[in-house]
Parts: sequence; structure tokens; C-alpha cells
Amino acid sequence: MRVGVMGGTFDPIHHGHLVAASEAASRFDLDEVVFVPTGQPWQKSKTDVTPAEDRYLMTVVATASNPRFTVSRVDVDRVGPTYTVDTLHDLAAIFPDDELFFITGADALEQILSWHRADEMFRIAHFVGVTRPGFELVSDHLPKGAVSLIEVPAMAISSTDCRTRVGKGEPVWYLVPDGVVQYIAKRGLYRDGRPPSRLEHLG
Ligand SMILES: Nc1ncnc2c1ncn2[C@@H]1O[C@H](COP(=O)(O)OP(=O)(O)OP(=O)(O)O)[C@@H](O)[C@H]1O
Ligand SMILES: O=C(O)c1ccc[n+]([C@@H]2O[C@H](COP(=O)([O-])O)[C@@H](O)[C@H]2O)c1
Repeated sequence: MRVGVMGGTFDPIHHGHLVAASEAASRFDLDEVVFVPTGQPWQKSKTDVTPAEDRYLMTVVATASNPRFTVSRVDVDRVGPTYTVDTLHDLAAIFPDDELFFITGADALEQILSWHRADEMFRIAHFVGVTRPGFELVSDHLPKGAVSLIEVPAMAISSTDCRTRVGKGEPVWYLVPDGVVQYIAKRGLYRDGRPPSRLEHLG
């Protein structure tokens, strides 16, 4: 099998993520794309990130209708900062006979050499870099043959912009899947100055 891996903080997941995964699946003939929400994204400011359980549930809601999309808890359940090298080792153990393709946007690809044990990552998975409005998609800085670059429909959407919109009372309809709009409202996420309520009672 050929398995795609779409890692992200997904705070919240939006149509830019979903289109990137869908296009990579189509171009690389992937049988499955596993979305992997981060546990503790160490390169993002800790206080600003929504609890992992909310980000995980939004990812489940957003991907539920696509039979080839699944969601993994490996990063959410691992203690400590999230490193993609660990994500890939965990997924290689779950899919021992399969080829892994790690999907990243142009912005993430630009930074990739700053990731923990970057060289090792390229030995476990093939990397697929996708275009993203506002960023240049290049791979000259990366090991030869380790990365393929593909153009995907331009979605000028970011999670930061979605959070800002909700904070200002502006709509995020059609930027994120309908179920995610409803989840954000139900949980009161991203409203200025109000932390989300605790999720423990949901078990
Ligand atoms: N609109 C987009 N088009 C293509 N790729 C994207 C897009 N948005 C995010 N990605 C890619 O998806 C992955 C996860 O991104 P992430 O969850 O950090 O979303 P984000 O919108 O960049 O969030 P934030 O605004 O909070 O930094 C990264 O590889 C990123 O490059
Ligand atoms: O491995 C690392 O050191 C590393 C550093 C920054 C980001 N990443 C991964 O890159 C993906 C996108 O991350 P982010 O922070 O842009 O949401 C996600 O899967 C992260 O775990 C990984």
C-alpha cells in the first residue's frame, strides 16, 4: 500500500489541508491518507495552541466523509514535543509493509531542515511538497530525490486567519468544513479572552 501522512497542528483544520491531502493522494496514487494532529508543536507558542483533544476531534469531523482519510492519535498520545521523525517511526510500525509519503505545504518545507533529526526523516518517508499561496515551493536545500513538488489548487486559507475571524465574530463558513464550524461554536473555541471549557466529561 501507499500511505500518505498529513501532519499538522490543525487549529483548526481547513480546506487548504484537505485539498492538499486530496491532490497528493490523486497524484501519488495513495490508498490512504492519515491525518496526524500534533501533540505539542514545539515551534509554535505553547499558550496559543488549542488543547490537542479539540484539534483531534475537529480533524475527525473534517475527514469523516472521505473513505480514504483516517486520523491517527500517535502524536496526541506521545508525551513531550512532537517530532515528525517519531511520527514516521510510529506509522512505519503500524504500516510495516507500506510506502510512506509525508505531505507538507511550501511554508513547512522551507523550515524542514530545522526539524529534529531531519536526515533520518528522509530515510523513512518520501516527502511531497505542495504549493501554498504566499510561499515559494523549493527543494534545492533538501537531499536529492527525497522530495517531490506538486502544484495544488490555491487555497489562501490559514488556521491563524480562521482563529482571527472567529475572534472578531466573522464567518468561517466554506473556509473550514461545516462540521468544524459547528464544533468551534459548540466548544466556544477562538473567542477572544475565553479559554475553551474542559473536555474531560466527554470521556
Ligand atoms: N492553504 C494551504 N495550502 C497548502 N498547504 C497548507 C495550507 N495550509 C496549511 N498547509 C500545510 O498543512 C500543514 C499543517 O499546517 P498547519 O496546521 O500549521 O496550518 P496553518 O494554516 O499553517 O496554521 P497556522 O496559521 O496556525 O500556522 C503544513 O504542512 C502546512 O504547510
Ligand atoms: O519534527 C520537527 O521538529 C517538526 C517541527 C515543526 C513542525 N513539524 C511537523 O510539521 C507539521 C506541520 O506543523 P505545523 O507546526 O506547521 O502545524 C506537523 O506534522 C508537525 O509535527 C515537525
